[in-house]
Amino acid sequence: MNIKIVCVGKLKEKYFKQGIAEYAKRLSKFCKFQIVEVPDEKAPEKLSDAEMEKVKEIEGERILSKIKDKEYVYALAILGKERTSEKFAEEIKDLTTYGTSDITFVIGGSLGLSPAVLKRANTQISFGRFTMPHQLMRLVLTEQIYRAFMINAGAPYHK
Ligand SMILES: C[S@@+](CC[C@H](N)C(=O)[O-])C[C@H]1O[C@@H](n2cnc3c(N)ncnc32)[C@H](O)[C@@H]1O
Repeated sequence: MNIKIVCVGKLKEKYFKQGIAEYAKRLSKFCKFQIVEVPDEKAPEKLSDAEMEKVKEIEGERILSKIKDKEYVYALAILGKERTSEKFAEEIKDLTTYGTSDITFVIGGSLGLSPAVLKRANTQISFGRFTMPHQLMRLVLTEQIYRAFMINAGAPYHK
């Protein structure tokens, strides 16, 4: 099973890096886990709507260049579909049972994901209606993927 997170921009803060490294280490016993960063596009404070769409489009093209046809894609989107951890774990189990061995998660940059990326996604997943910084989202997502594997393994982690 290959799990990949494609995200925009470099992870800067040490505390995020440490948290993600810990869950990545734990995940390694369940899957091949990798994080692929694509460069962010400069987005000054004052951009017109059209300029913001352009930034998302360019970042979106970079994201899409990292995704192969066979990959099942979850786009992280505030307005996507919310799940419980148990439901998410069940989805991962079902995907693997029915032959999907490449699951990819996509996290947008500071302006979000382009329409093209949302269109490519097989599903959109929301972690609630709050807007989270993309770096924090990476950490939260990594923990939830680990949680899903632990739930599916029947291990005493999830309460
Ligand atoms: C700072 S947010 C972008 C905010 C932008 N206004 C939007 O609506 O997407 C950066 C990225 O983090 C992810 N994200 C942030 N909060 C989220 C949430 N509550 N649920 C799912 N994804 C979230 C999304 O992939 C988003 O593109």
